[in-house]
Amino acid sequence: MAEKRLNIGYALALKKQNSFIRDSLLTLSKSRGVDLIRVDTDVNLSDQGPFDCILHKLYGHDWNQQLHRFKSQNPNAIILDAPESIERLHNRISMLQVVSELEIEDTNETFGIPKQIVIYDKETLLDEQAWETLKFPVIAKPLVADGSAKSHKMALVYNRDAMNKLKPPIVLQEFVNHGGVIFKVYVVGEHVQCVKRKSLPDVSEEKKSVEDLLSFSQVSNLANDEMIDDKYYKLMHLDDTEMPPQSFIVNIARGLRRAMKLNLFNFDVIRDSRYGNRYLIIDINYFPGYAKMPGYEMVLTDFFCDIMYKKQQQQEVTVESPNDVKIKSSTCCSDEEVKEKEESVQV
Ligand SMILES: Nc1ncnc2c1ncn2[C@@H]1O[C@H](COP(=O)(O)OP(=O)(O)OP(=O)(O)O)[C@@H](O)[C@H]1O
Ligand SMILES: O=P(O)(O)O[C@H]1[C@H](OP(=O)(O)O)[C@@H](OP(=O)(O)O)[C@@H](O)[C@@H](O)[C@@H]1OP(=O)(O)O
Ligand SMILES: [Mg+2]
Ligand SMILES: [Mg+2]
Repeated sequence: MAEKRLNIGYALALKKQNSFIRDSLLTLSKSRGVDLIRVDTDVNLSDQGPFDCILHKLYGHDWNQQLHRFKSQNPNAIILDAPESIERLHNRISMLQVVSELEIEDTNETFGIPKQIVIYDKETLLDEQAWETLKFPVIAKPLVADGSAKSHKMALVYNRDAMNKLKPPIVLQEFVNHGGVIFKVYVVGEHVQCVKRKSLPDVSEEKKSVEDLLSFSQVSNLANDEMIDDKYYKLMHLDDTEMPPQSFIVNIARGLRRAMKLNLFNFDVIRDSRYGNRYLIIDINYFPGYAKMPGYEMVLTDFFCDIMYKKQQQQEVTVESPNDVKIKSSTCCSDEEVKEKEESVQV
């Protein structure tokens, strides 16, 4: 009998393709029965393949329609992830709403989001009453997070005098001092991995009265020689910063994953310096830069293998008993392993 393999079609922007599709990933996946095949975005998706699974990060109505057509023609194919689930991450308000809905039991740590409001037009921006409940400094973020360079352009606004320089629609979010280190939590199915990155430095009372506005973009991705305040980062030791408790982070990650119905995302967390055990989620990104996650090839390959397992189970169920949706246990796995595999891909 021919060896069972999994064909994954990937549809990614060139930049993403260059960072994510490395030979090391292709080779490892191939050795475990998974073939990663580029989707030609100039050709209709339905005319390509066959694909068992589509991995994608593209924007727009046309692409979403192609995915829907493909899914209706290939009902057993797995789309990672559904465009309707990704959609909420394209708006910085709906993105964080889901955090407020999470209920996680943890006795020592608490979590939430910074106080924020949305400003749609210049008129409201100039109306002080609209934002009088916010404390300065605030960060002004473009409302839309659509992957464009523009959607990452932010401004740290030290006081009210600089407000008229902003361009709505924006989200105004209170800046919270957090010791200049941000935690990025990468999620790949059930896998959760937290890493430290540099962030904006804390803002002193003095700075609030002297400075006006600081524009920046993707500060956690800056190379070492591009640091905003070199002296600050020399003083700040990333290595000395304590990680948040792993179980706490995993609980949030799993809660978010279920609530959002997404398998592939990361979220940014800061620790509020005023409390020490209070964490704030400030950003959630679909299909982030996984290549920056140590050991990403293994993590992604394991996830692809779980998809393959899930698809094999689907087929066995269909053949043996089309009306019985219960996944039968396999001889190669314990009951616990079966449960883990079932939960690792959410579709
Ligand atoms: N409320 C906040 N308090 C303190 N620092 C913040 C806050 N919001 C954002 N930052 C800082 O600004 C950076 C950029 O903000 P944010 O993560 O929302 O932007 P982004 O462009 O969506 O980032 P990414 O590249 O992760 O998609 C954060 O990494 C962090 O350093
Ligand atoms: O640039 P990288 O590949 O590393 O990934 C970044 C990714 O850019 P890309 O998807 O265009 O590649 C960004 O996506 P968009 O918001 O722009 O859609 C966003 O998710 C960042 O948070 C990622 O960096 P990370 O959070 O992992 O550090
Ligand atoms: Mg971010
Ligand atoms: Mg983001």
